[in-house]
Amino acid sequence: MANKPNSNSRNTGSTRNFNTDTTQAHTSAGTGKSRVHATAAEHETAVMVSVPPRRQTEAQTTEYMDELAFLIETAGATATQRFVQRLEKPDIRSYVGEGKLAEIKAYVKHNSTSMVVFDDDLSPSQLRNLEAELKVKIVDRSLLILDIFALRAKSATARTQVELAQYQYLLPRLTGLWTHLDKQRGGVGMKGPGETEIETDRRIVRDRIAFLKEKLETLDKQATTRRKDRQGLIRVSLVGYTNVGKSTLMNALGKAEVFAENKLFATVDATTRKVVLNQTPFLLSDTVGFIRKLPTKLIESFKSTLDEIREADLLLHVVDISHPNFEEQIQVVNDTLLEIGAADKPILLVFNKIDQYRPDEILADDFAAEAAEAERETAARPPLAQLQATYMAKLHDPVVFVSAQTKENLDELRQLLGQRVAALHQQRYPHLAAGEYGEYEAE
Ligand SMILES: Nc1nc2c(ncn2[C@@H]2O[C@H](COP(=O)(O)OP(=O)(O)OP(=O)(O)O)[C@@H](O)[C@H]2O)c(=O)[nH]1
Ligand SMILES: [Mg+2]
Repeated sequence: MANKPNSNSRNTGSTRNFNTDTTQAHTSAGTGKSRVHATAAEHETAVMVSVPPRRQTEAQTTEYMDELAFLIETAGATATQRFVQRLEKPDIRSYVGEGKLAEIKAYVKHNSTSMVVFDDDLSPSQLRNLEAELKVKIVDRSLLILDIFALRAKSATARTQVELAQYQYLLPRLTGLWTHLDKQRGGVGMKGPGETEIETDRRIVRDRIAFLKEKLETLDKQATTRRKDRQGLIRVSLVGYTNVGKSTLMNALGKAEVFAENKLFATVDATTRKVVLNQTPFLLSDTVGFIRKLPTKLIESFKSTLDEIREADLLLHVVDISHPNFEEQIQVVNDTLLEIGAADKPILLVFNKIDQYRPDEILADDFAAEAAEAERETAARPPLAQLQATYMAKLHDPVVFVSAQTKENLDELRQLLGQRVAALHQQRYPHLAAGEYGEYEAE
């Protein structure tokens, strides 16, 4: 790939603008534009840095770095190099140790890299130190995810939610950057005005946060009223890790045309459609995907989108079975559901992308049949039938294996979902006969 001439100063400048100059911050956060993307006038390159915890395996580290590279790509840049350092814990000052930092610095300089992306959140002081040392844009995991959300958010609610999260991210980072600039300016005589500026900035950002919270409350009230109008219908929400195929499944099940693509966080806005299965109409909602280390501030500001999940009668937990880390992804989703207060919902587990699943090849001949059987049981990627049996035994519930793309087994899913919905409907609305279902217009 073609590396552009070093534009470090410009990039550093734009980072400072975002973090320190509130006018710029307003336009950057306020318009819901992606910062990585917005500054990517020329194609941007990124190096990735990770300090994995001790218990993390090599394979996991590679997997997480692949995911980070995918996030960077989704934000509009290209990941060119990976730096991994095994430490007891990340360095409090600069996240990585001195030696590694020098290595990164040399690489960034020689390869005209536009930014350094960290697979963790950085403290305001780490951010400041790294920026001073590496002299390129420093992006941490929260900022990267916020950027992607900003690119994707379409509805007024989603845009307001992202903007709120962006300002909440910005607020604690104002001080550090100003202090850093003060030092650069020489300090003497600058301290007073510097501090006043920080205070002014803080006040502007706090005011903006308060305004956005109020705006969200109003939007929230309108959404609650809209949801009340849907009474009389069972509500089903698609949940799952990002990029597992929720939107594709929504399109396949309903008649909806929902934006789906092979990028992370294709969906940031919640969409609801009316679907009829087993002669029972119900509401099916597509929602934002989850990811490991999802920034807490983002979860908080996405309250109204997540209400869709919290208020659902049934969750369709979609899993990408072709992903090497699908089991961990299931865990991340379950943990996130717990965090948002939706862990007690009935769940139907749907394994998607079976067209892409390749079980480990275990050849059995007559003599080794037993050994082959044993090996199959411990295989990382066992045959689908065995996976299904394992999960059904574990959950005491049916699980479905489908391909939303090739439509394989979708009828089985329709049948199972139809039964669950009809049963839930009976339970919730025993007196509501057919024809009396609440009318609901798709949003
Ligand atoms: N091979 C295969 N690809 C699929 C299947 N279902 C979805 N995909 C692809 O997977 C990618 C992600 O699909 P989406 O439907 O956007 O996934 P999502 O879960 O809505 O993703 P986010 O909105 O980003 O959280 C797209 O490129 C789809 O075409 C499937 O059954 N098989
Ligand atoms: Mg989607």
